[in-house]
Amino acid sequence: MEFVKVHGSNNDFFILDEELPGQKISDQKLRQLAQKICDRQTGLHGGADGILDITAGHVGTQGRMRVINADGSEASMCGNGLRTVARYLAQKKAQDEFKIQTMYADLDVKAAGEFYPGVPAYDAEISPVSFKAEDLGMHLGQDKLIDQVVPEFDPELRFSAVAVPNPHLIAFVDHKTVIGNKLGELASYLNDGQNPYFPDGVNVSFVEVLAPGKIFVRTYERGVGYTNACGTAMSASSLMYVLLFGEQVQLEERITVLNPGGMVNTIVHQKESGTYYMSLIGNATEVAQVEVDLAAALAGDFSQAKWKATGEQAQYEAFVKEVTEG
Ligand SMILES: N[C@@H](CCC[C@H](N)C(=O)O)C(=O)O
Repeated sequence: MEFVKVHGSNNDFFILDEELPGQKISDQKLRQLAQKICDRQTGLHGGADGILDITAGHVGTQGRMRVINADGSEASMCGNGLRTVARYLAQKKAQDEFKIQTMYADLDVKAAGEFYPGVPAYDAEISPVSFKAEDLGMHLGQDKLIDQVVPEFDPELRFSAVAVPNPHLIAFVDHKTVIGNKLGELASYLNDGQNPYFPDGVNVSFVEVLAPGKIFVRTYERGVGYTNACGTAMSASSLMYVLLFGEQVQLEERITVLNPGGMVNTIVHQKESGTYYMSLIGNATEVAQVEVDLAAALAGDFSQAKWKATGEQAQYEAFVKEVTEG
């Protein structure tokens, strides 16, 4: 079975293209495979944050992307992953701008040049957006949560919740808090499968405003834990940044979003109908071509796996060095 190891902001995935000969896999085995291949200790080449499964898309799209988290759970969306799938399909179909089918929407993607020599970038649409509790799987006894203290979560932080369409809980915090333990402690609780507030879990992000138009986002992801970055979280955080800090940033303005794995740009848009959507623009790095035996992988045996590095990771690390050190 062939995979491409990819990442967006070092939020890394294995792309599985089921349209290639001999690559069809059952849903149950796909989820079992994710738990094995993504394991950071025993998985393939350091594991990953999930699997991006490609199948044929319906009319008007070049393919369908499913998102399987490292724990085997399925998510409705993956922003960093969508950019890498866009690059994969752009190369496969010789197209630069098209739509990809996702769980709730066909989303626009397009090539966006290079963020740095050898670091190709793609622009991915992030939508649909909803603030409704039912769309978030949120049980707080209210329909929306916008910039509000929730004593059950924390005595002083102010939280917002938005689905893009996967669920995100966001708080704007100071530097000490963004690097502290509070994020992991709260997110572990809200993803324990027992809490009454988010029974299906939620991606939790703390955001630090670095300068007008520049934010840092740290995320603890549902189904994964801490990741280097989360594209939908950075997009959702950008939306809340525009809505809550309108004196610093406006709709249609390009926002710089730093994360532990690198940097992306976002733009928040609003349709005439009033609904929002975001552009998530960032790297789509292909790290290696991979080949494993499925039965061995399902048994957690990667001793015979073939790993052919592309050489792109060195360029991505040079990009991160420039971005973080100037
Ligand atoms: N890291 C992804 C999000 C993957 C799904 C998320 N963990 C969830 O369960 O909603 C991204 O880049 O958006």
